[in-house]
Amino acid sequence: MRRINAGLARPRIGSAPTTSSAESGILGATDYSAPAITFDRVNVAYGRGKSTTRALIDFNLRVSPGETVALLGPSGSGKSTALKALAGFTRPVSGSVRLAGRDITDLPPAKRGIGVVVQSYALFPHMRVSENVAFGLRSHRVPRAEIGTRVAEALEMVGMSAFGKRLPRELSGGQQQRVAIARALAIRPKVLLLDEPLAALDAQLRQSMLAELQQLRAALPDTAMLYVTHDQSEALALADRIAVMRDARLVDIDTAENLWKRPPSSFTAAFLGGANLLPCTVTRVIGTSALVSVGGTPVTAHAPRPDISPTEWESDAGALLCLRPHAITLTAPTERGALPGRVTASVWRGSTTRLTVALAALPDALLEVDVTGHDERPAGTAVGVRFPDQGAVLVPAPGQTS
Ligand SMILES: Nc1ncnc2c1ncn2[C@@H]1O[C@H](COP(=O)(O)OP(=O)(O)OP(=O)(O)O)[C@@H](O)[C@H]1O
Repeated sequence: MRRINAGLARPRIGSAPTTSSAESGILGATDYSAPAITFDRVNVAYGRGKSTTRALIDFNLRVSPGETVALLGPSGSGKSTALKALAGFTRPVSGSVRLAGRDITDLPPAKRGIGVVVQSYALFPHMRVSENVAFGLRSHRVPRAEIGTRVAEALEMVGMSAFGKRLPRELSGGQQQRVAIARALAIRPKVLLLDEPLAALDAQLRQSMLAELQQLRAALPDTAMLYVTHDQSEALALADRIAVMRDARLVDIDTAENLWKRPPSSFTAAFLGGANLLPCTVTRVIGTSALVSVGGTPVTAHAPRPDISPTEWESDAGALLCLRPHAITLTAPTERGALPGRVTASVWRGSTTRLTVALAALPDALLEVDVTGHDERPAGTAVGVRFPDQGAVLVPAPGQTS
């Protein structure tokens, strides 16, 4: 997708309404003031009777035009099911899905005008690259005369113009995924769904494709994207907002920055960035400022915004303190105000060393601490632990009433 930044007459894929006959039906009832995507109390179940799996429970989500929302969650949490419900590959038991205000719950997939990219590329092996890209256009009944231009535009968007005559087996994994993206973009979708598009690629290629997806996003300022991943770094890199899913439900949704800095739940804190969750006792919470006690030592912390996590923080109640491994500092064990502890393990990771520290006051709670460089403190070394002034965040313990 290098060509995107070339600055030459960039195809305005997914931008203003076009006049193609295929799209006029879709755009006919479009309300441009409405969210690009709406899930309204969507429930999806697979199977029947005792073997029913509820894959989506009362799922609500709104995505604005031009916005990218990542659906993030562990395997089986319902992320792909949400995409399938929107794309029309699975029918909700109840609730509705809308595109730009129009209810599409009963519309066949091909009539929804949604671009879909999946992990496995799903290219037709016997068709050349340009035929693969043209396929969706034919099924959308785009006039023949327009197909060549659209295919060229889409391949240009993903930097694959020179590969139109190749067969999929003559391409690398990354190139195949670019073609799959071109095929999705060729129909000029207002909504693009990406289901783990980088999961089949090796780590290095994933990094470069991630940067290319960021460029693609910038080149499609009006296209709403729903991006399914279980990789938090992809979600942080690409999403305007992250919707965290667990057990078929949406548990938290906010900007990537807010969820990272002030996770409203222990699940999101742990899933997004592997935070330490240290048991603490609430002393008092006023607005977004908290004073807590960790093993008898007072610690100041942020509390989540009350509108996002309306938890009742009662004095002396047990809660959790969310601490990112890189934000904790180790000091001399005797330093004033520091919690005494001992290193129990140490793993050098190149630019940082991950130390595991047991606090004297809470020996069961092991803290992961990242220090810069190659730290050679052996297991058993006595240390002091300091929490950052602004970086500790109070989160409700699982089951804590909210
Ligand atoms: N076709 C199906 N028939 C029966 N159960 C299904 C089907 N598809 C998904 N499920 C079940 O629905 C639940 C949600 O699955 P889904 O694929 O949406 O999860 P996911 O979050 O996308 O997981 P992953 O990250 O592993 O792809 C899981 O329990 C899964 O086993």
